[in-house]
Amino acid sequence: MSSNVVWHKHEVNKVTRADSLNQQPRVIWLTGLSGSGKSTMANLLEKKLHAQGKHTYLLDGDNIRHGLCGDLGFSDKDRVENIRRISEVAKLFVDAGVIVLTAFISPFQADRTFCRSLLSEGEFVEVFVDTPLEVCEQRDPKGLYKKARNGEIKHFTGIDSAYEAPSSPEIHLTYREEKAEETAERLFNLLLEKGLV
Ligand SMILES: Nc1ncnc2c1ncn2[C@@H]1O[C@H](COP(=O)(O)OS(=O)(=O)O)[C@@H](OP(=O)(O)O)[C@H]1O
Ligand SMILES: Nc1ncnc2c1ncn2[C@@H]1O[C@H](COP(=O)(O)OP(=O)(O)O)[C@@H](O)[C@H]1O
Repeated sequence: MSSNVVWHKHEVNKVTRADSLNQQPRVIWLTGLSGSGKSTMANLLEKKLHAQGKHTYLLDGDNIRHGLCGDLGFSDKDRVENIRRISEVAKLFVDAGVIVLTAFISPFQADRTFCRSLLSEGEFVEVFVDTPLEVCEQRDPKGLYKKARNGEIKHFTGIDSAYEAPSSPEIHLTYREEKAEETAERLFNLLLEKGLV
């Protein structure tokens, strides 16, 4: 569609912006079922990074679907488009030097790989929030699983819509029965061990 459009190279660029913010920009991409804890983890992680003086931005599924992706539903096609747009936005934030946290179900491996492909080596950090469906359904923070089981919501992830678990995420956050703050601490330490925060 975008023919006859030429890319402009600017002198103030990703490297200079990251240098002036004194940080390594990245995308910390949380993926998992609804209710797995993506938003809770992203929020607590952002607080920790913010407290360290890092420049961050959190892109969250529910919020983005009110604006940028407000025209999209939950068919496979719309989910692909949702993640494509988010990926492009995340790339712009990385270009601005920011550490981006994302909290989307992002059920398809190909779409997560697409986001990875937009970024440089090491800039895409896939975090699998691996909370079992039974736990997510028991938590049911928004009452959506109940509605999905009653047939009030169609194409609900994990019920009648697919979720492709990451095969080799940078971080595999396994489930433990513990407080959210403890899980966030575990996540932070895993990122720290790998030099990703
Ligand atoms: N059918 C269906 N399936 C899954 N989720 C649904 C659905 N309908 C509404 N919701 C609510 O939308 C949130 C998921 O949006 P995402 O943008 O993360 O989804 S996706 O990545 O495009 O699959 C999801 O938020 P989280 O619970 O935070 O994951 C739900 O609150
Ligand atoms: N260890 C934990 N980690 C994350 N969330 C937890 C944990 N224990 C309980 N919860 C609760 O589970 C729910 C997870 O919901 P949310 O973060 O919105 O998930 P998602 O964004 O993946 O849909 C929240 O109500 C949160 O308080």
